[in-house]
Amino acid sequence: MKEKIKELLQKVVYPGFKKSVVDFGFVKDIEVSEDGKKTIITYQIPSSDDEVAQRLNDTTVETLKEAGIEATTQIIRPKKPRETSSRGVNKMPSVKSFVMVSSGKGGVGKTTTAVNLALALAKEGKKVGILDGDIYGPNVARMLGMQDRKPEVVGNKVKAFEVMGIKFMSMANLLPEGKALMWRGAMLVKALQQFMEDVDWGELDILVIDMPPGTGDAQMTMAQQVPVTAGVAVTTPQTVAVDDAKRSFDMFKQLHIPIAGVIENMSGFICPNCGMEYDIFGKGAAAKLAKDYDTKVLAQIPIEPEIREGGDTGKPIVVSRPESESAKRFSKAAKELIEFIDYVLAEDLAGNEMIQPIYGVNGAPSACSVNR
Ligand SMILES: Nc1ncnc2c1ncn2[C@@H]1O[C@H](COP(=O)(O)OP(=O)(O)OP(=O)(O)O)[C@@H](O)[C@H]1O
Repeated sequence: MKEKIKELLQKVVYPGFKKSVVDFGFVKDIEVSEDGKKTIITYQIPSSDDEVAQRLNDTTVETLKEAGIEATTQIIRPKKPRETSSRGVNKMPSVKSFVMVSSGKGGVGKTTTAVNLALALAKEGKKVGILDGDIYGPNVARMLGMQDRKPEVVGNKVKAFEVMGIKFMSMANLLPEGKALMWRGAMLVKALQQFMEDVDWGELDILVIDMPPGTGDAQMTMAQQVPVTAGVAVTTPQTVAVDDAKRSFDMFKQLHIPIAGVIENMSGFICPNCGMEYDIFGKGAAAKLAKDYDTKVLAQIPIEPEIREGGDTGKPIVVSRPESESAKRFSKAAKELIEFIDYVLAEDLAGNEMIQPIYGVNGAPSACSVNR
């Protein structure tokens, strides 16, 4: 059957040339279903042009359709050349990678996830920081048991705190309680810029950024100031929350942030007495969402009373109960996230040159040139 398909592919001329894909040696693999009615053809071509790939796919599908075979193609291509000579702005050059944790709405466990993920990344041997970018509800400090600490100023910089092996800074430590709540637009932008420029974070492998819920000024500002390496959306299994998570993914796309995946929080309940896992809100909606956006579910974190207790008492579960099911799942998510970050950095996929503000970043910019 493979031979027959190869013969048919002799008719598929490589776009813009006169020779067939077979004669060029571009056919790398042919997989055929048992009944011989479906095939997956893998090509490796020397062009990064989307149009060439599209035309090659269309001709292949058409040619095989005439022979009664349903074809899909996988086309391996070289990386696209950079569209500009610069990869944009990085206000934090001592940080190697940035993970933006977002949720479409509040209360889904975004901060809990960001904190435990940061700690799990540190356990993998990475130098990690967590920036509490949730200006309106800065909860990271409380979850790390650091809400009463006053920052130390060294030279003209505020030193990031160190706790449980990670660095961190929060607006909660810089301002009297409730002060930031009225902030909007320009002040919010300024505050986030200061977080980046006036805090001494030292050298970091990964900075986890806990964003305010929703998709607004803060996310935009952040993405314009540093080339975000990975976007992680947090959701709960209910359909409504998943719909909100879609907004996070759409925002990552608009901001040209590579999407690492989704974490489904409050996914099932683990009974503290018997250890059984119960499905309360339903499960699996995040899996569909991940599929739609061609990404993955990094973890399904159950409801565990100890997660809430840990959050309230400043002892996140990854540190307080590393043997718990949730801690193990955070740890697996951290490993996958590290793999994703390595891939994005190796392929040079992170950059914010496409989303720089039109009127410079130091005034009160809200205009943005999102080039698609
Ligand atoms: N898997 C879980 N099991 C039990 N409790 C959880 C879990 N995830 C989060 N919580 C609890 O739910 C509450 C809300 O979590 P968290 O503050 O992380 O949400 P959030 O999405 O960051 O909220 P906001 O957007 O309002 O800041 C907290 O009390 C937290 O301890």
